[in-house]
Amino acid sequence: MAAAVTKRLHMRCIFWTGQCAQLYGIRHVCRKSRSFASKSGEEVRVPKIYTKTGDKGFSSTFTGERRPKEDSIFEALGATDELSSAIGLAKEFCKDKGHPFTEELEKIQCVLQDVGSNVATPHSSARESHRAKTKFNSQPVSDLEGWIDKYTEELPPLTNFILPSGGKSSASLHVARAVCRRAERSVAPIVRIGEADHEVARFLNRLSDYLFTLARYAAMKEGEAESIYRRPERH
Ligand SMILES: Nc1ncnc2c1ncn2[C@@H]1O[C@H](COP(=O)(O)OP(=O)(O)OP(=O)(O)O)[C@@H](O)[C@H]1O
Repeated sequence: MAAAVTKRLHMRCIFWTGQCAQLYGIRHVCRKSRSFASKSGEEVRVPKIYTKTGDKGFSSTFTGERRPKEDSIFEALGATDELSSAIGLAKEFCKDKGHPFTEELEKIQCVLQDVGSNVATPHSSARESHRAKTKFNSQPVSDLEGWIDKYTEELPPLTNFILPSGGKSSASLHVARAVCRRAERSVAPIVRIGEADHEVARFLNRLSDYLFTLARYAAMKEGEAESIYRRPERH
């Protein structure tokens, strides 16, 4: 019984602390645990969210390297985390309108956890077992392409530059799209030097196209007008 409670708490803690990848969350959980006696007198380990090991401005990769917090890996992990958060907010607006594609957004958030795991595992210090656990395959890219094609078929062709607009669902999907492009910029140099899988870069590149298409689709479904670019008048 105690073991089951402990495990459940640990699993929860993986979500609390594993901002970038559940995989290395597990290690943190172990370091962050403390014990107390339950009503029945059994020892229960309660995980803490903080280890204080990051206080000096360094943190760990999944391969166990200690690197400064401004390292390109943590920049990319942070940008990926921001992206998932932006998608999460957009998903809530879309849910309010009853859009069925919120399931796709949730799947994408799960894939972004895998993006984080891959980025947090620099190939230069990864063992074969690390690489096997965090390999990023091409299926998520194919899924995005299928979804983009499906929505594009229903949308009127683009004849103007559009501005982020078209109601709250659409505008928040545009915010997510812009954050996605930042995540792509931060991951690109890591992939270029061979420290993360190429498929991760392809995924982020396709994801911004998906979010753009979905923003337009959401506006269309909600009957919201998209603002178009008009050249400001010169005086
Ligand atoms: N500021 C950050 N931005 C992006 N990723 C981070 C940042 N800080 C840590 N990480 C990554 O996220 C993982 C979990 O973050 P966590 O906050 O537990 O790390 P920490 O700051 O090293 O530890 P602690 O918060 O316990 O002092 C780390 O192992 C590291 O890979």
